[in-house]
Amino acid sequence: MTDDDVLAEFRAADALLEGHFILSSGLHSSRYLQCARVLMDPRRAARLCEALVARIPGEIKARISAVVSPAMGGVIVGHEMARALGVEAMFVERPTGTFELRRGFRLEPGQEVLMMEDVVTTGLSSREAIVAIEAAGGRVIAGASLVDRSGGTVDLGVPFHPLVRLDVPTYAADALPADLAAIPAAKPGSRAA
Ligand SMILES: O=P(O)(O)OC[C@H]1O[C@H](OP(=O)(O)OP(=O)(O)O)[C@H](O)[C@@H]1O
Ligand SMILES: O=C(O)c1cc(=O)[nH]c(=O)[nH]1
Ligand SMILES: [Mg+2]
Repeated sequence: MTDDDVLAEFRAADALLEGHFILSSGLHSSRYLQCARVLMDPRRAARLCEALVARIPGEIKARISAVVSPAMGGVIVGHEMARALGVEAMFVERPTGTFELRRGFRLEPGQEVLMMEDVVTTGLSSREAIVAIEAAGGRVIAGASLVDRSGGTVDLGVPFHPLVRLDVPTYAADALPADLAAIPAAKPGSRAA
């Protein structure tokens, strides 16, 4: 699947949004990739995750024995990745503000894990998820996501395999271009402000 094929899937799902968005990091952007819309169609979710699994090196794939994702955005895509890899899926969540493994999910000490995100912008959520997975005993050997919108600058501390890399500008709240400042801002994600 080429980058254009991936973007065509996003376009077909009406998931390439334009406007004024406040991202999880607090940064602002005129573009938002709404992966929840992409994942609404389970066949589309399967196509994208199978394409992503095909890009992960065989020696890493052979070692992965669980996929763990940060909720909410990572839950569906993590489950679909686990299906494509033939392993189990779990998620970390942050009801008190910090990611933790709940719901009876358990990792064996040293269990080798793929951390799966929907979108990576600054990588903060991914790094926080990795800390939570390792606090629960897991060992994150790679990260993956449908989209890396950092322009390829992000460092997760482990090999990172995005399905598509985009370079989408982001702005600090006090450095907004005038055209963006003129539009009311929406905050689509679930991280508390
Ligand atoms: O790389 P980052 O700068 O951390 O941004 C990307 C994160 O932001 C979004 O989640 P969000 O916190 O909005 O919550 P959600 O997953 O519940 O939608 C997205 O699902 C990633 O987890
Ligand atoms: O950084 C984010 O919060 C973010 C950006 C984006 O394009 N899509 C998304 O779901 N989250
Ligand atoms: Mg998220």
